[in-house]
Amino acid sequence: MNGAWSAAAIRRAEARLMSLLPPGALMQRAAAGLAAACARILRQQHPERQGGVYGSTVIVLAGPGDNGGDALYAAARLADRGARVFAVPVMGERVHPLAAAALTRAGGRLVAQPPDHCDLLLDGVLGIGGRPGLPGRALDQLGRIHARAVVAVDVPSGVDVDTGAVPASAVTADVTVAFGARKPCHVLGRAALLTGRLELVDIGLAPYLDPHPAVSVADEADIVGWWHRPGPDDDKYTRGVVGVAAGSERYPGAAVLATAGALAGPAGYVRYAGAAAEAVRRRHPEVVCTPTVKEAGRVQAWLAGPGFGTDEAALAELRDALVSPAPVVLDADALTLIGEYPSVLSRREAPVVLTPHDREYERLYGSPPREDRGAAAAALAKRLNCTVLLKGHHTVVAGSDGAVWANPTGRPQLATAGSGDVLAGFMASLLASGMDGVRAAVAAAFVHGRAGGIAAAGHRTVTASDVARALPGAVGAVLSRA
Ligand SMILES: NC(=O)C1=CN([C@@H]2O[C@H](COP(=O)(O)OP(=O)(O)OC[C@H]3O[C@@H](n4cnc5c(N)ncnc54)[C@H](OP(=O)(O)O)[C@@H]3O)[C@@H](O)[C@H]2O)[C@@H](O)CC1
Ligand SMILES: [K+]
Repeated sequence: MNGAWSAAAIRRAEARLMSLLPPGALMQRAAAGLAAACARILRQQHPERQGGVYGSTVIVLAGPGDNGGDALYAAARLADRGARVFAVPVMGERVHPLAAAALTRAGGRLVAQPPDHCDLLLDGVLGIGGRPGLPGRALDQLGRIHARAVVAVDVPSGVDVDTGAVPASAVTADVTVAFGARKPCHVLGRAALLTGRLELVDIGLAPYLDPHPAVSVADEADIVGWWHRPGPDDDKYTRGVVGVAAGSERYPGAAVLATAGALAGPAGYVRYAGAAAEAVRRRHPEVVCTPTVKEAGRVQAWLAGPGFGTDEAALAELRDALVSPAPVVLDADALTLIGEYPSVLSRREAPVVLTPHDREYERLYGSPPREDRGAAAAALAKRLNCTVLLKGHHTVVAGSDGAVWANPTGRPQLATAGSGDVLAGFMASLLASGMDGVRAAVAAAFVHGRAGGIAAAGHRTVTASDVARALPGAVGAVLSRA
């Protein structure tokens, strides 16, 4: 399913579905999917052996609720296939009684102190009924067990399921096997990092979910649907003209990278306005350069800000870009200027997209983003009546109407100098082609993330120039996927 649903929405869907099924059927679907995922992971650990489940050591941390139940039933299936299973109740003696009995019947053992090494640790401590933080006994076991792989059941225990905040102790998973649908913690904030690789198990919940998720997540088909493909009657002007006001004599690199981003997008024509024209022309002869925004002529979208400074001249350029009736992406130095002179945005009616990282967010909002990053982005978007792309290892986009999107393609390698310039230029090109602010931000983050993945193939160190070079390939890959 595209999107992530809150715990309450999952429970509503579960109640509708459960009323149609025999008791326990849903938990068996979940356990079967979980056991199959665990078997795959164990097999990957021993590609030389046939199987991988037989003879492996599995430890279950079992909490008091149905999440523990899923873990114990799945572990029983692994025990049936010859795994040595040890289950540790982490909340006194409270464990799912039927699931614990099934495990014992299959030869698994309930113990207080399991071995200190295992092939697979199953985190069945807390699921969507959990409050943030781990019970002490779970924390102690996590501190002493060396596991070759940690698999979280439904969610990494300890996280705030609905916001992705991690205010206290939580599990760090290699893989999270989630049931029915994503939850916000899988895609937002620090919890998304603790999720590791996400595997979704279909338990038949989708038809019963509310049509609107709490957090939307784009996929290739969305991007393809939003993308303006040139038709036979299009020319370079109808495809959109994008203006880039970036860079300076001191920082020509920002101009080169931002124009590279703009050239990779769907717009037909890129104009550059600023003091780094020589460097831009040398790298991108197809870009038409002028010294100032005023002299650039008409564009369908502007990018203003990367590397253009925060002095009087930069402020004047920013004002000129904002006078234009075209949509505008404001990045980097433009965000600092907006923080200092918020009034320059006040009479603005055409769409504006802001692309802050955390420090820039603080300059704009007055306090750093809350750990609930979806809500943080939405609050700034509402206050400034803009679209906000809040950068992070999991980038979030919020519209001024409160809609929140999480980007599924991010990666830590993209946190490299200049990578944001490429992203901002690409986004401006999407806006110039006619995409609305939220879609342009969502699509830009998605494709930029893919470009980062291509550039980082083989665990290479990635520079912003690598990302820019990979961008056209990432566009092609995304557009040909759906
Ligand atoms: N929905 C679906 O479609 C399906 C759901 N399924 C599964 O059910 C899971 C949800 O199960 P659940 O409702 O029993 O909640 P779960 O999280 O296991 O435990 C809650 C218990 O923990 C306790 N507790 C809470 N926080 C705590 C803390 N910080 N520290 C210590 N204790 C804490 C709390 O006790 P309390 O303190 O409130 O008395 C309560 O007893 C779901 O994630 C999925 O795995 C599948 O089987 C089938 C399809
Ligand atoms: K869990």
